[in-house]
Amino acid sequence: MKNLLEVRRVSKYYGQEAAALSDVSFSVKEGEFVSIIGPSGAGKSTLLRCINRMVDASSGEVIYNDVNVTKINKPQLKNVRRTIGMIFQHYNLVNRLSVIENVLHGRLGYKSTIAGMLGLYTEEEKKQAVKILNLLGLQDQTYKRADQLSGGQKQRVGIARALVQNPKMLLCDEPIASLDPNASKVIMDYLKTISSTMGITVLVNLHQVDVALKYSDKIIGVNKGRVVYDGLPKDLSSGMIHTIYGSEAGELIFELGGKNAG
Ligand SMILES: Nc1ncnc2c1ncn2[C@@H]1O[C@H](COP(=O)(O)OP(=O)(O)OP(=O)(O)O)[C@@H](O)[C@H]1O
Repeated sequence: MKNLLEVRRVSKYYGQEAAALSDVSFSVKEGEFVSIIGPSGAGKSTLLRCINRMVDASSGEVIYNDVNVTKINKPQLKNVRRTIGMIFQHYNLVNRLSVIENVLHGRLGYKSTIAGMLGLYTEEEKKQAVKILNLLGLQDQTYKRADQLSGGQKQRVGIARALVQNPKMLLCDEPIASLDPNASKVIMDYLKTISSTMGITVLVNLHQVDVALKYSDKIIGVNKGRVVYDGLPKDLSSGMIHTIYGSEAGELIFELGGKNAG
């Protein structure tokens, strides 16, 4: 499988602060499920945001689908972003709008500003939105206001909004950090199915090492803005978990038990 994404020596400085990212390099293959793990403040969000240029890297390059994202102009960036869905910890839904209207917002990257503002969607787009809502088990929620849903349902709407874009890749920034264990499992199972059955590449920031171990084809461990691990879940030793998480590691390994604990 070819690489869909290559991050090459990316660094990011916010003002005079220490680097949020230092010389970060890794690659992701088409259809791969990759988790980025690390403690709070390690730079995981910054890293995801540098990929679609919600944040501009200070140096280095991001090659996505054979395009050098760091070098392109605004219209070209709009084209690239159409094929990259983004999923957020706090869902980023418009609460006063219905579920289906929120999902259709995923089509805005394909429209002129005016058509988008007027909420002009084609029948085809509406059918596609309904189909995706059904796939995610949200058929009974379609016309409810977004603020009437549970957290887990809201995150499924977030996933549906990303899927109507027809993405090649999903960037998921702590998608389960606000959810209970049951809802978290539902969301991770959907993300896994999306990667394995639709061939969509999934890149997910996670705080929880146990979840990353269970779902990922590959894990990238980040500490203080540097990649300290890039490999298979099965090769992630407890020593490496210490390196990635520092003082938080003891607690995580205690929770893990099992094969990676030794
Ligand atoms: N907009 C910003 N302006 C200034 N500093 C920032 C900004 N965003 C992030 N940082 C800093 O960059 C570093 C990395 O933050 P980032 O949010 O990327 O980490 P993270 O691993 O995603 O953490 P968390 O899990 O807490 O979100 C932190 O020191 C943070 O304070």
